Amino acid sequence: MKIEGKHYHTIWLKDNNPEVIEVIDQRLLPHQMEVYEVNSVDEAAKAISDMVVRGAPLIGVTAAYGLYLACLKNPSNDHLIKAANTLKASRPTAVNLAWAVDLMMKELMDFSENERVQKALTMADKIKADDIEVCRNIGVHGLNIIRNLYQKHQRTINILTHCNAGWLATIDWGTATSPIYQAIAEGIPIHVWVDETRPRNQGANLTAYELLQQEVPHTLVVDNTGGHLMQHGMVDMVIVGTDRTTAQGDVANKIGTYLKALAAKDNNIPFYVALPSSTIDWDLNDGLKEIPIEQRSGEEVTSIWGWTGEKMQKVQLSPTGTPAANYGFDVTPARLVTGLITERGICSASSEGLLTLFPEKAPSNG
Ligand SMILES: CSC[C@H]1O[C@H](OP(=O)(O)O)[C@H](O)[C@@H]1O
Repeated sequence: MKIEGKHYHTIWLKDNNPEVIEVIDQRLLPHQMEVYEVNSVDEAAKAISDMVVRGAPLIGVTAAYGLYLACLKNPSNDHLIKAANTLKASRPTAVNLAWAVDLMMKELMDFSENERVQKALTMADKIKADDIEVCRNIGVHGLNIIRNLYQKHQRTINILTHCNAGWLATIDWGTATSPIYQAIAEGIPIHVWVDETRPRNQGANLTAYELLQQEVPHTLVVDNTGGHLMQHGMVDMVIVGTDRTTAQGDVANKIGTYLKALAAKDNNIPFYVALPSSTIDWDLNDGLKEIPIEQRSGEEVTSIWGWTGEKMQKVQLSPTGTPAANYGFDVTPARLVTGLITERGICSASSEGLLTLFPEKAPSNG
């Protein structure tokens, strides 16, 4: 998508130096647009854990290029296994990370060491390119929901979203934002309520920035506003992303998503989750019991980063010594999810729904 009129992806090979990966440093957006260089697999893992890059699909693609950098340094089995483990340990909840690493490792092990660099780069490039097409298709399918709402209401459609499941969380298009961008392109009037999304404020910093750049009408709200908006008929649908969705349709997403789903249910408002199939964990069923929830530093809760007008600065919010808990994600049970919007279409948040779209994932009878 565009930043100041110039088209970007979120990750790319450095010009004239294919041994360096470049990403947008999302910790500085929207106030500074800075390119961050990744020169090794350890730097890729740190960029993920420090949230230089974030968002399940982008985390997966970054890990894929991280494995490519590992091959450049040392393509041996031992080194790649160590590199894979380093990448997978960087953040626990987004399944795209393990999905990308495991996919590549499975193939790389079948190649000789001197073939692995090129094979790894080809695979990373394909995972990146596939993500763009997958997210575009999520938008194509999700657009039908918005069209139907517009035909029903014949007025601006109000959509609430949580955190950033935009193009900055992917390579392009986004997941939750792809239907929005495509509806805007079709001329459907849309307004987006943007949850600020404490404590890292991905909504205030990233989603608001994206929508401003793409000229999508929106209003930033504090996280606890959504229920009020829904009670007063100001939300027509909720659409969010996910970091890991189970084979039964339980959805892990940024902390606070579950509360929005409860409010949507109570107000009979459709609650959709947009996701690429790479975010489905087919090995898990019970999300509440099985999805690992990242716990980050309490300092992200007790302080906040902001722009002084000249530089980013951290400001302390709570008294020194106040303990803080910082759960990064929560799990929305499938029963609260109206539907899953995938690259293959829309289905119910259930194993039946998912297997209708992905029949190849049905357990083998053998
Ligand atoms: C399309 S995945 C976006 C997903 O990732 C975000 O988490 P984080 O910013 O911590 O990586 C959030 O849960 C979004 O919904």
